[in-house]
Formats: sequence, structure tokens, C-alpha cells
Amino acid sequence: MTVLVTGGAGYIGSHAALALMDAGRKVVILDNLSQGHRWAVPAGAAFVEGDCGDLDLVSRIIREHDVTAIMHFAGSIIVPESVVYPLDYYYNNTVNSRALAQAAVDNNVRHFIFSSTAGVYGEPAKTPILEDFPSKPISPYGTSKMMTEKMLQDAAVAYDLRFVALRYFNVAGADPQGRAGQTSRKATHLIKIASQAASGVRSHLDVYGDDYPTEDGTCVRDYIHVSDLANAHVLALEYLEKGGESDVMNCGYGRGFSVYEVIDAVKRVSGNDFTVNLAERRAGDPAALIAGADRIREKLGWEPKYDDLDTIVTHALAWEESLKQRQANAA
Ligand SMILES: NC(=O)c1ccc[n+]([C@@H]2O[C@H](COP(=O)([O-])OP(=O)(O)OC[C@H]3O[C@@H](n4cnc5c(N)ncnc54)[C@H](O)[C@@H]3O)[C@@H](O)[C@H]2O)c1
Ligand SMILES: O=c1ccn([C@@H]2O[C@H](COP(=O)(O)OP(=O)(O)O[C@H]3O[C@H](CO)[C@H](O)[C@H](O)[C@H]3O)[C@@H](O)[C@H]2O)c(=O)[nH]1
Repeated sequence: MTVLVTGGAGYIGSHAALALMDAGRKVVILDNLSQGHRWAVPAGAAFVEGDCGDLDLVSRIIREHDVTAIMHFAGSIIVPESVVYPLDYYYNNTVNSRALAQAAVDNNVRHFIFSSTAGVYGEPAKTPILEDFPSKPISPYGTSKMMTEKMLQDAAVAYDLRFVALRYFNVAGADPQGRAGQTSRKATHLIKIASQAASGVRSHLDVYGDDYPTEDGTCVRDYIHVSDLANAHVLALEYLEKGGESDVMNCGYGRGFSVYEVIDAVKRVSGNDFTVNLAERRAGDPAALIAGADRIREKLGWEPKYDDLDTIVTHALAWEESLKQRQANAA
């Protein structure tokens, strides 16, 4: 009874692996280390270096580790990059997910939890965004995730497979015990970048536009603590194991903060001022994305513990400091 966690050497997958092991589960991680790090694989998890699209390898892992559920985090995640290299994104996020689903079906793995995104909604007509709003992604990244959702829906009708697709809003923060955090080399996420600026790892932060139709003109997002998100995965697995129907669920808190509010929080909590420049709008940024967050609470009994911007920022800053220490030790 082991959970296969693809992408478990990355940011969210490593937190989910910790949450699973904290709940007493066995975990095997499959990651090709294209973005993740070997050292980020949590202690206690088995690790295989390889590709989640390798059907033979995944089948062997399922058999050797007695895998009964798959949590699929592996993927390419940068929206603007997906516009420049769309076929790479369809390959890694859609084609490789197809192979993984095939391996699940071939080897009688009946529970599948998929990392989807608020990006499937595109530019929503209104907020909060409910799960039955239309999927109209505006980037290849969002489309690549939407296509995987559709594939899982069809597979769940045809085979003995049930899934939960969790549509994450803006994931941020780090493990409160300091065991994991965001390490990606190509970080683009606001709280990560602001934390790096506050820690002196970056010289400044650019604000991408202040002429949006929001209160202070900057974009509003629903920032969710990565450990609350990780716990949602454990609950989603329990839900499927108890016979829950396949479903899609938003993962957010149902409230939003503007870019300026986030920057103020990072400056306040860190006690460090840093340079903020106003820059051009970034292509493809919707003005406001706030989750309708009732379904996940009702269906999974999810009760977040860290729904507080200062707490999220505190944990993100602590992780940045620990990364600096790690680099200093390595030098
Ligand atoms: N970070 C966010 O705000 C966010 C929001 C919505 C959805 N998501 C989704 O959550 C998942 C995890 O995101 P993250 O922020 O942890 O990213 P990440 O880059 O930190 O982690 C992804 C991991 O997958 C691995 N990987 C990539 N392609 C692989 C492949 N073909 N085979 C095996 N391993 C592979 C990478 O090496 C990396 O360790 C992704 O699917 C992403 O699309 C993330
Ligand atoms: O240096 C920066 C970084 C970000 N931003 C702004 O901050 C907001 C949040 O940007 P992020 O890059 O942190 O996150 P996104 O909202 O673009 O996207 C994230 O959340 C989405 C869902 O809401 C998708 O899942 C996507 O994969 C994930 O990267 C945006 O308005 C962005 O323009 C800045 O002003 N400066």
C-alpha cells in the first residue's frame, strides 16, 4: 500500500510526500530531476530517478512497491514559457500524463490525484470562481492541464479508475518545520521572488502593471499555503479510498491579496525594505483569481491551518534563509 508521487523532488510534491508520511503512508517518488533536486526528496521516501512518461518504468515501480494510488505532480509549470514552447508543454503535461494513466490502468491502480490549476479557467467572467465555470484556458500550460483533466474523466468512465483533479490557485510558503520549501531554479512566483528580494538574493522586484481594475490597480490572487494544499491531497486520497466519486476541486481559501499587499507583508514580516519597480503588464495575467472554495471543504472536510498571509510569508522567508545557509555550507 504505497503512494507513487511523481514530481516529489519538486516544490509541492515534496510537501505532499511529507504529509503522506506524516499520516503514516509509504511513499515512492519518481522524478527526472529536470527541475527538482535529489536533496529535496524527503527522508523516508523511496526514490527513483526517471520519467513519469516511461510506461515500463512506472509499471515496474507500481509492481515492486505495491502502489495503490498515484499523486501526479510532475510537469512543466511556467505559463509564459508554455507560450514560447507549447509542444514541449503538451508533451510533458499531456502526453506523459497519458502514459502515467495507462500505467495505472494496466496495473490496477484505481486512485489518481492530479495537480491541475486555476489556469484552466482562463479569464473568468467573475469571482469567486466555481468549479463548473467553463474551462477556457488562455495559455498552452492551462490547455495542457485541461486536456489531462478530460483524459482522466474519460478514463474514469471506461476503466476501474477514479480521480480527483485539484485545481490549485497560487501556492506559496514552506513547510512550517523547515523540512521543505520552494527551490526551483526558474522561480517566477510573487511570494518566492519577494522573499528572495527581502533576503538579498535578488536586487529588486518588478510589479507587472498597476492599471488593472482592482482596488490598488495590481492583480489579486488567492494565495494558499503549500502545507494546507499538501493536506488536501491526503484527504483527497482518503475520499477516493472510501469510494468517493471522481471530481474536480478548487484549492484556495476564497479570498485574495493584491501584488502591493503581498509586497507590504513581505517587507513588514522580514523587516527589510527592498527596491520595487513598476514594469509593463505581463502577458496573460488575469486581474483577479479567487477560488470558490466550498466544494473541497464540503467533500473532503478540508480545514486549512495557515490561512494567514503573514504566516505564509514567515514560512517562505524562513525557507529562503535556510537555502542561503545551505549554499554557504556548500561553498
Ligand atoms: N506552483 C504553483 O503555484 C502551481 C499552481 C498550479 C498547479 N501547479 C502544478 O503542481 C505541480 C507541481 O508544481 P511545483 O510548483 O511543485 O513545480 P516543481 O517544478 O517544483 O516540481 C515539478 C517536479 O516534477 C519534475 N518533473 C517534471 N517533468 C517530469 C517528468 N516528465 N517526469 C518526472 N519528473 C518530472 C521536476 O523535476 C520537478 O521536481 C505541477 O504539475 C504544476 O503544474 C503548481
Ligand atoms: O516578480 C513578480 C512576480 C509576479 N508578479 C505578479 O504577481 C501576480 C502573481 O503571479 P505569480 O507568477 O506568482 O502567479 P500566477 O498567478 O501568474 O500563476 C500561478 O498561479 C496560477 C493559478 O492561479 C497557475 O496555477 C500558475 O501555474 C501559477 O504559476 C501576477 O499578477 C504577477 O503579474 C509581479 O508583479 N512580479
